[in-house]
Amino acid sequence: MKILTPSQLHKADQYTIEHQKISSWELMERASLAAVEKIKAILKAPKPVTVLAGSGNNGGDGLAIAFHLDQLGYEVEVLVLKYTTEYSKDCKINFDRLQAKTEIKVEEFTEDSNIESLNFKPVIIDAVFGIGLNRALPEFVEKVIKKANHAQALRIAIDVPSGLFLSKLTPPQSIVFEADYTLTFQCPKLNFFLPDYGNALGKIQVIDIGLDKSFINKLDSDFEFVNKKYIDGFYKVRHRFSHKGDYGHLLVAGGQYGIMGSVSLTAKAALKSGVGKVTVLSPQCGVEILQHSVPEAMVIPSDDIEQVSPKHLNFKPSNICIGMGLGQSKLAVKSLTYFIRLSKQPILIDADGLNILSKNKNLFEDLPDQSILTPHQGELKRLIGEWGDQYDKLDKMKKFSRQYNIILVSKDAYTFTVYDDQVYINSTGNSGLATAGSGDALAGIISSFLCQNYSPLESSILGVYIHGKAADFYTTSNSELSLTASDVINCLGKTL
Ligand SMILES: NC(=O)C1=CN([C@@H]2O[C@H](COP(=O)(O)OP(=O)(O)OC[C@H]3O[C@@H](n4cnc5c(N)ncnc54)[C@H](OP(=O)(O)O)[C@@H]3O)[C@@H](O)[C@H]2O)[C@@H](O)CC1
Ligand SMILES: Nc1ncnc2c1ncn2[C@@H]1O[C@H](COP(=O)(O)OP(=O)(O)O)[C@@H](O)[C@H]1O
Ligand SMILES: [K+]
Repeated sequence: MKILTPSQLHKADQYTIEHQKISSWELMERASLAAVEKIKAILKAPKPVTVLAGSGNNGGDGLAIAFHLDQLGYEVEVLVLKYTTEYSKDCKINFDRLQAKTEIKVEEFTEDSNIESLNFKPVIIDAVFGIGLNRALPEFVEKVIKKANHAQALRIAIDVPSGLFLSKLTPPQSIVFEADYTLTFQCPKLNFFLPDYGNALGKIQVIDIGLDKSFINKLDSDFEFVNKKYIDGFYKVRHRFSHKGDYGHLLVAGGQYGIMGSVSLTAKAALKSGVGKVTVLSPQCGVEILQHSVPEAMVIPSDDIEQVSPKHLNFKPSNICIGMGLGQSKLAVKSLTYFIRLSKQPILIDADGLNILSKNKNLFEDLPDQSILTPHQGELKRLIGEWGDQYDKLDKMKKFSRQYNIILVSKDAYTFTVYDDQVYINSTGNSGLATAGSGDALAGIISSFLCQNYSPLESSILGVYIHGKAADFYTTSNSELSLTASDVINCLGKTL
């Protein structure tokens, strides 16, 4: 799903209104009715609701939602934060309808109103600002939102949590409505996925309001939100008459004394995602551990007891996955250099492999095109250097990917896969993944797809999606707190 900017969304609104021959009010009504359906599903039964509405079109949505909830028997009160002297045209229509056709108590607030005694119902719907916010919130709006954030209530934002900027970064220390749910129209917005205010969004639900698809398809966007539909576009099924040789042979190189769990997780995750064969190049001390923990994998001992060392292979791996538990000793540098030079196919480098790369930029010259690097945010910083703000980081990642022709999988709460100026934002996963070893599992999953003839970009996008989805699968019946990397691996079967 393409991620569009506010100005593209405004254009898509206009185009849709003209070509579907509907009024802007009818489009607003369509959006609001769809939002009401989501609210009903979230609340399960009618509960008292406070609607905070602005005086623009986001406010218009809020007033329409208030109207329809009232018709459904919800107890509704409306607070209009009138930050402009006039209502927008459609907002005014909905304001008048509310006055004419319902008993709802509507209070108007302006700069001069006393908001100290404000109280909220157990559900607060925020429709103060949407994609139109372009400067700091008026002071009285800030105060109301701050109060709403402190209220004992379930908070639902319509389109965008008020206070969150979209055309630029939200200034630090801004007040933003802290939503439990954000019901956003047509597509998610880029700033939802940046860490600065990411916690303010709660669960994001995208509402298709039927904006013209052909128009949207023609719009340029550097950002894709990777959902199931996107994955279905390239996911492969296995043929009945196939054998393990058709699904590749992965070499995993890594681990050292005391850190053998890393490669063990990588190898297991690769096998559970369908790779034909896995061989692990291990320090001698890890051979028995691996043979016990992953009996399906073959193991080759290094010449060194405690670390991986360069080794002549008597087979040709389809792809190599290297770096987890590798360490950064002289021998580790030698091993990474050896395997990068040996590899003619894209290689996946993770963890210590990335730290070695950061300090030995000459190694990039030998990296096969479209190799995959999977840094977490600390490793990313070492690779691309410190960034200013999040937009600067995006620019730096794109530049880095272009400079070395590599795929950068920037791991975070929302993982961004960057290649060729395009950014693929993953939609799956949860905070349970913030646990040791989950990155090792991810490296195995991506490498496995690479061996199964997905392109390096597809392997990265698919691997990240499946890894997150497996974690989501686990947390449908377990707490995020108890998720381990092994749980992710155990859930791969059902997820796939
Ligand atoms: N047909 C459609 O288009 C549909 C639209 N839909 C809904 O409309 C929402 C977008 O509506 P919107 O464009 O009116 O923007 P909104 O966020 O309500 O702001 C209103 C105005 O406030 C102003 N302003 C900005 N910052 C300010 C500030 N700090 N302090 C004071 N004023 C400030 C700024 O105007 P300006 O002053 O810059 O001229 C801005 O235009 C969208 O999110 C969705 O909910 C859906 O119903 C689907 C159909
Ligand atoms: N809060 C979070 N929400 C979703 N995914 C997360 C979160 N925190 C971490 N992750 C994911 O967990 C993985 C952690 O990787 P990494 O830090 O390399 O772990 P390790 O080195 O312990 O294996 C990444 O895929 C990252 O995107
Ligand atoms: K809003």
